[in-house]
Amino acid sequence: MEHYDLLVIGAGSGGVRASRTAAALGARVAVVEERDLGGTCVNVGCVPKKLFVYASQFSEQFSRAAGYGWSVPEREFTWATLRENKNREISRLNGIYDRMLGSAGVDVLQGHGKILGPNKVLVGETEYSADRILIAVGGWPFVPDFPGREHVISSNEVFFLDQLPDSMVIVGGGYIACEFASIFNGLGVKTHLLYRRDLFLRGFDRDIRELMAKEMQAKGIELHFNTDVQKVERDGSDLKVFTDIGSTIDAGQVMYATGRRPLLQGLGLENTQVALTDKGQIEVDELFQTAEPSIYALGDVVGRMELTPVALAEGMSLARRLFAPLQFSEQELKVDYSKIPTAVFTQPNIATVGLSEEAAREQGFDVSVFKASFTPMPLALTDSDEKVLVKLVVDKASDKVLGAHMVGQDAGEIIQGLAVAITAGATKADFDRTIGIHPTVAEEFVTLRTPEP
Ligand SMILES: Cc1cc2nc3c(=O)[nH]c(=O)nc-3n(C[C@H](O)[C@H](O)[C@H](O)COP(=O)(O)OP(=O)(O)OC[C@H]3O[C@@H](n4cnc5c(N)ncnc54)[C@H](O)[C@@H]3O)c2cc1C
Ligand SMILES: NC(=O)c1ccc[n+]([C@@H]2O[C@H](COP(=O)([O-])OP(=O)(O)OC[C@H]3O[C@@H](n4cnc5c(N)ncnc54)[C@H](O)[C@@H]3O)[C@@H](O)[C@H]2O)c1
Repeated sequence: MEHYDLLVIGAGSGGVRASRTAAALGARVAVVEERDLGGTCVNVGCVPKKLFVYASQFSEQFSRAAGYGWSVPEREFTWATLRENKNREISRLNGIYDRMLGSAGVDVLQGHGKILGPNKVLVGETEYSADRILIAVGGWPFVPDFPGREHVISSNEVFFLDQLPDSMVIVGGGYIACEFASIFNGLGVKTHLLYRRDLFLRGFDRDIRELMAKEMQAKGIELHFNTDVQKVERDGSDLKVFTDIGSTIDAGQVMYATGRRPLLQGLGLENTQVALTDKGQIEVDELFQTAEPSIYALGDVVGRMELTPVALAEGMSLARRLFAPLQFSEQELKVDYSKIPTAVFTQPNIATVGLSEEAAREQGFDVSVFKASFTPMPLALTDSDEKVLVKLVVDKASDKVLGAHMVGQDAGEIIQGLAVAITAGATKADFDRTIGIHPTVAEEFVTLRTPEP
């Protein structure tokens, strides 16, 4: 029987990073994958999503170009071209992952991994043994039960639609719902977003959520808050969505984006001591060890923050800890979850790092809030009145910047830089003594002088 130092189940963001890092540190490693290398992010997540985001931005750019003197001829969008070009790019990335793992010396075992015991995994018909097993199996879209559930799609299918629908209903109020509402609206689809509570993007700063709702509506997205689906019925080639407030919406497709759940079916956890949390995620300690000492888990399946850079950081941390703990400082070995920057690739983008104003106050900070909302310069010669929002939340006692928030084009690109400063403990005085780059939108972050009354 083939034996490994580390056998990883799942070649997604976390599994690939853990495998490559462990192999580079001298371990004998195999990674098991039943679908495509790169996992959710590469195949049905971040990467194809961002390509769709780029595609969807052109419609606004075409109409804004007129104010700058360009006349743009009649525009036509062909979904099949986007879909096929995206598929080609993803296949190229799958190939890169394959070669990268091969050159790192990691064995790729294609097939479903089932754990048979604390040190044994079955892949297809073959058993493997390992000193340690890492579960990095990620998650799967969760769609609640309701009459007509069989008619709706999730983020798994949305990337491969045969045809672009004329109209779309998207259910949910998180990252995926908001991003795909912007994507489809930008591609010319009549888009409705249904969210069961009063305002979407829970957990983000309230100012961001409110501005985003306004901007989405201004772009023509129909927002239905405090609304849930009662049933969905097929009506010829269309679908009819019946809501709990008595309205009916016709749509070519209905997409659910109501969260994701760990992908644990057929994994063989019953053959181990591995325990689950009350949310159904794998329970791990600070070092990603499960209740079965030889088995570790990380990434979406433990659900600390379902983001690719978090899975990458966890994978690297675990491999270093297991195979070369003495080569790294404690800071290099530990994942710091306190200031994780994140972006929502809506139109305009949202990006944020650190605490929202509400979270800072809830945690007992006495805060000063600095913010500005304005029409950015690129829109000066257009008829758009889209607004940018920049906001800093500052601890009055220490002057430390607790959170930076933005709505606006390329917000993710801008906040990534600020995240370095905030991680390093920058104060408002540090922001104030930083010279701006003019004329940019980003310079507003260093010219905010007057706190909110
Ligand atoms: C639509 C969408 C958009 C997203 N956009 C972003 C974004 O812009 N930025 C961001 O940071 N994050 C984004 N995410 C989240 C990001 O994709 C995940 O956080 C990340 O992929 C988690 O990595 P992981 O390694 O935990 O799991 P995954 O990437 O899901 O990898 C798990 C792998 O394990 C395999 N597997 C599962 N069970 C078995 C088994 N028993 N045997 C063999 N193989 C198995 C799966 O096939 C999969 O390849 C997005 C997610 C979605 C769905
Ligand atoms: N840009 C990014 O970084 C990015 C993009 C996409 C996804 N992601 C990651 O993937 C994860 C999954 O995305 P998501 O948007 O599916 O999840 P989410 O947790 O962000 O949002 C789920 C939404 O569905 C709603 N919901 C849950 N159950 C429901 C029900 N039964 N009926 C109606 N509504 C319900 C919730 O209230 C919430 O608004 C995200 O949490 C995020 O971590 C990140």
